Amino acid sequence: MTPKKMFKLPESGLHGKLLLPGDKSISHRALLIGAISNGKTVIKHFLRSDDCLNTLQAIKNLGIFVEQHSTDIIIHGKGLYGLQPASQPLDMGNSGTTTRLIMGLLAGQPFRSKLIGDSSLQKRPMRRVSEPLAAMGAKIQTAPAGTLPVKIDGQPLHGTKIKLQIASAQVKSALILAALQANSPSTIIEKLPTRDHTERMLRKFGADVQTAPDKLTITVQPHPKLEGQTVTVPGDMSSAAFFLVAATIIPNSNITLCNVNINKTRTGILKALLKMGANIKITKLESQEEPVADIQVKYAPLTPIKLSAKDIPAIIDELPLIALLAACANGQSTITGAQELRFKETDRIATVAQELRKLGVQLKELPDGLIIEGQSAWQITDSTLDSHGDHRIGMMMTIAALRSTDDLLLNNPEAVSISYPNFFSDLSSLLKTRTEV
Ligand SMILES: O=C(O)C1=C[C@@H](OP(=O)(O)O)[C@@H](O)[C@H](O)C1
Ligand SMILES: C=C(OP(=O)(O)O)C(=O)O
Repeated sequence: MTPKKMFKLPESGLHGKLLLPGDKSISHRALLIGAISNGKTVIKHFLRSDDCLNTLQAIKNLGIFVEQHSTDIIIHGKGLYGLQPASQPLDMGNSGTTTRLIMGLLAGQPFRSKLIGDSSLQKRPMRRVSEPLAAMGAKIQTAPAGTLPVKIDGQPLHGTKIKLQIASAQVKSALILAALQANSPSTIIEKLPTRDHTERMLRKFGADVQTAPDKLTITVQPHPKLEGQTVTVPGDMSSAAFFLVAATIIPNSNITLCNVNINKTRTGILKALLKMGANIKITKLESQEEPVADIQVKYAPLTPIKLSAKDIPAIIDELPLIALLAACANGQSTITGAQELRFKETDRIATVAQELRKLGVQLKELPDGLIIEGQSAWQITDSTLDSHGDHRIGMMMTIAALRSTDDLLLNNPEAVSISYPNFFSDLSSLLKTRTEV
């Protein structure tokens, strides 16, 4: 695709209301859990992004009948043991979540599966899932580097008590999905609390999954009778974050983001923005399986921030945006304990540093984070920006470019469709709606 011309500094800011697309993590889980439940699951406000469509195709290839009606999906689930072997390798595309959750799900199924993925996914570590699953009796073979392709030889699994070595919702979820198929209860102890959408959704579908008051210890009873449900997917905080940041750093802005998931395991970005002095008003709407709210945000000057390991899981996908916010603040910010960023679609510590430097931002790479110098104005050194095929880098740089009056280009803009196919048109709508406010 040809490079995309970036929007320039909007003199009158961003204005208007936006209904965010469905949450990516929750859309994946609704598909997978629907597939192993009995009967019909209706998924409303499903996120039709490339990553979620990979999960959708995977469950179809595993023998599940799926109906698609615009943003709603209907899954005809076949129960915990109703999946059938796929006739070809399952293509995970670019999606780490699909891969790792499916590894847990297929580890206990009585057939063989092979998982493949694109060039970015092929570099991402999979032993973090295959090794703890092996402790439950799983037989999973990765490539020698611990990556895709992955071969799963489904086995009867046994319950486990396991302490996770990294804070990862994907690893935790893979173990929970495997634990449903084990011969005895399992206990999974997290390093730090991570997003808990799998636990919440499984409870809704009828599983006995308990989270202890320490928020770290999860017990899973095997062989639940899962019943199909209607799931309304809330707006994605990780997508809302681009506009929260845009309105905060562009003078005169005043926008409202509607129906956003404010699950505490995902709101690190709101916490960080508030700490930095952002002008944010949250109107809580409802709290069912997942809490949702409308969020109003206006421009505000920013102070620097320090984030360390304990802060990271609730803000993991928004850290590129934190680097951008920090670059607009009045002093030095630091992010540490974020080495996991090096294992995402790109090495996000390296790509954030490389791309923000093109805009004149001064920052230093650490093995596990970044030190960022805030400046009131930047001196552009390279007008051709690049997503590196990483959706979150492409979107973050599009927001960063709004601070500039120069002609800037973005290479590989199509990467945004991995999580947010309508990103550019949604942003454009907030740049046009001055008179509607
Ligand atoms: O479970 C999930 O849906 C996700 C968990 C996180 O990954 P890790 O579990 O690798 O931290 C996050 O970065 C990813 O975008 C989605
Ligand atoms: C890391 C991400 O997703 P995944 O791990 O599913 O590829 C992301 O969406 O930023």
